[in-house]
Amino acid sequence: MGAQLIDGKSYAAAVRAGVAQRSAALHARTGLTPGLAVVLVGQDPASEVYVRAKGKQAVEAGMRSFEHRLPADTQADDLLGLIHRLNDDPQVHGILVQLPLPAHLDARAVINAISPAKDVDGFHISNVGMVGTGQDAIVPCTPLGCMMMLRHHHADFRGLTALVIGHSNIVGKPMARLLLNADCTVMVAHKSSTNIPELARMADIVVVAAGVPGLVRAEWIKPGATVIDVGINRIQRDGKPALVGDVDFENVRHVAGAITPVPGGVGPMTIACLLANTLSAFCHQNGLEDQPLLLDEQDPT
Ligand SMILES: NC(=O)C1=CN([C@@H]2O[C@H](COP(=O)(O)OP(=O)(O)OC[C@H]3O[C@@H](n4cnc5c(N)ncnc54)[C@H](OP(=O)(O)O)[C@@H]3O)[C@@H](O)[C@H]2O)C=CC1
Ligand SMILES: Nc1nc(=O)c2c([nH]1)NC[C@@H]1CN(c3ccc(C(=O)N[C@@H](CCC(=O)O)C(=O)O)cc3)C=[N+]21
Ligand SMILES: [Mg+2]
Repeated sequence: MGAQLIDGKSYAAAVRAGVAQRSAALHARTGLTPGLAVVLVGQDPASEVYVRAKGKQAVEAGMRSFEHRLPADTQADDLLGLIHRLNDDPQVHGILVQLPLPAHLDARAVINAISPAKDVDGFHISNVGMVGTGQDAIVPCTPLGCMMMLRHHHADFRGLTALVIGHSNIVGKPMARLLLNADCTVMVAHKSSTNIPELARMADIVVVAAGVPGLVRAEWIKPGATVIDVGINRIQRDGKPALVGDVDFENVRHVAGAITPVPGGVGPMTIACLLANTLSAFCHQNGLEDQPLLLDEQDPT
């Protein structure tokens, strides 16, 4: 018996369609257009791919896309100056600074310079603190996309146990927070954890965001568990470049109850949630009613 495939690609298409529909309706009513600004410092090829995808999908969802490409040696004052201009620009409702930033820039200071209302990544301390205390705020896109997919398979998280592998500020920590806010019993593992296989075997839900190909093995997985693979790794397989996650997919799929593929799982949902966050920020900034986009209402199946 094989795991059910969690088709992030089609869920994401459904979320984007919902965003496009609401964005068009709000434009017809108000004449206003949601705008997303993406800031890329330096020329990381992978970041280029994401930034292009974000811009293209924003436009397809009826939004304006503003791309700011800055040289790798950009000074902090110039970057902060741009952030302040974007904060003050009424055409811009969402600001995303692509991470990682070059080492000479203080990513924390840059993120906290973004107006919390426009912080569509949900990385500003104000949004982090609010989500951490269970208040409504902008939720980071990747964990939000994971939660949307998980909710599809688990009506109620109470009584379930989850293991989150990785505790970065952009994925692991907010993921653990959201699961905890939903009354899931949450374990968080990282490089210093010595008993991950044992913890994993207790988990009904495993979310992995470590950046280690093949880390999660079939023997770790409780039969029927839901496995969410956030990892994005570019490797050589049989002499050819391949994109793989952190899960040994071919073996884990025979044990898990449901599993996300890479590509076509968490990645597309991350960008769809970015657009949903931008629409929501636009609504808040213009006194328009914001409706949460739920996968249950956007079921592509
Ligand atoms: N699909 C998507 O939309 C997104 C995908 N990603 C991908 O997700 C992965 C993680 O990203 P990100 O959180 O930014 O990465 P970071 O490198 O910031 O964090 C990785 C985390 O995993 C932990 N870790 C690393 N190796 C191991 C290991 N062998 N066992 C257990 N824990 C380990 C680290 O522990 P420690 O802190 O102790 O070092 C750290 O907490 C990457 O592959 C990235 O490309 C990221 C963002 C979005
Ligand atoms: N400020 C900031 N916010 C981010 O959200 C952010 C970031 N910085 N830095 C980098 C990571 C990574 N990330 C991904 C988004 C989409 C895919 C995605 O769509 N992946 C496709 C494959 C794309 C491909 O072929 O490369 C998939 O998994 O199917 C992957 C990874 C967002 N991140
Ligand atoms: Mg994100």
